[in-house]
Amino acid sequence: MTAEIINGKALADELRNEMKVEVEELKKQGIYPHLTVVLVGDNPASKSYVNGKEKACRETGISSDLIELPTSITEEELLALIERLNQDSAVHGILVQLPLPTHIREQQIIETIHPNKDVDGFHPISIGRMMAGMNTFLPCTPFGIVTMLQSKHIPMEGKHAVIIGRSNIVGKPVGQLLLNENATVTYCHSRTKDLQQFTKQADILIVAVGKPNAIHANDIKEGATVIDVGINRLEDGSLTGDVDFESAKEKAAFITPVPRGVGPMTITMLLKNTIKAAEGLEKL
Ligand SMILES: Nc1nc(=O)c2c([nH]1)NC[C@@H]1CN(c3ccc(C(=O)N[C@@H](CCC(=O)O)C(=O)O)cc3)C=[N+]21
Repeated sequence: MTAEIINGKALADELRNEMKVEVEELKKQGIYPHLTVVLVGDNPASKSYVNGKEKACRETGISSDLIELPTSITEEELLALIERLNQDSAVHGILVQLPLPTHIREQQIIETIHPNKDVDGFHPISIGRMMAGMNTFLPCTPFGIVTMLQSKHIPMEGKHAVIIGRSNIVGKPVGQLLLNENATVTYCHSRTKDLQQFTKQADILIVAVGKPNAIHANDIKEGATVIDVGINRLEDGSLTGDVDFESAKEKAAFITPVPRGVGPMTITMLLKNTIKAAEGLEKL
């Protein structure tokens, strides 16, 4: 079998065009969706992601501003900034780019962002609402993955979804969203024994390991859907995922590429959450 490639970039463009119309409608009602992005330090990868987010906002008619802070900023100063943004009614969404310098406690920062402005969906209140299947801001990468599956009408109900990776931003929440869609979910991670025994059972395999070529064709079931969440920068500057795409695409039914797979969908869901934040909590 040769897999159908799920083009995340094309789906992202389509969804952004729809959102553009929604944003225009909101503006007619006097609501101007606004995202504030906070970037601490000068990590080149973070800078490039943040640029991507700002560009996507512009294209959709969402206004955004970037607050760049030196690595030397204290946790106290960053918390004070977030509290100011929480109070600012012109700011609908707040995104603090991760990772933060090690002297700042990430969890403190995440918990200080008001849940009504938590467009990343990382606040414990957002996570709790997600677990309870309530209306909330969903974390962007998991939300983007489920949206990709739905766009191709790939069934989740009763299917075995195997997640490799258990981070708070991808692995854990994507498993939860798939569970909410009635999948049977297995979490695998660095301490899992005989990983292949699990991956070969997967109808839907989500790979969020952070290592190139972690998964090959011989790890997957014929006809599976393979979602590659990896973003690995190679020495030549090119991007690659966690899956050996060339071999896996001969065995899977659906597969996502890197680049132009999950990444553009992550940003698109951030836009969606920002619009939701601007529309206001009464709908939450
Ligand atoms: N608070 C916070 N929220 C995040 O959502 C967040 C974060 N911190 N820290 C870092 C990760 C990473 N992330 C990506 C988003 C889009 C692409 C993306 O669009 N990638 C393009 C390629 C872009 C390129 O060429 O560099 C693609 O895969 O086609 C990648 C990575 C969001 N993150």
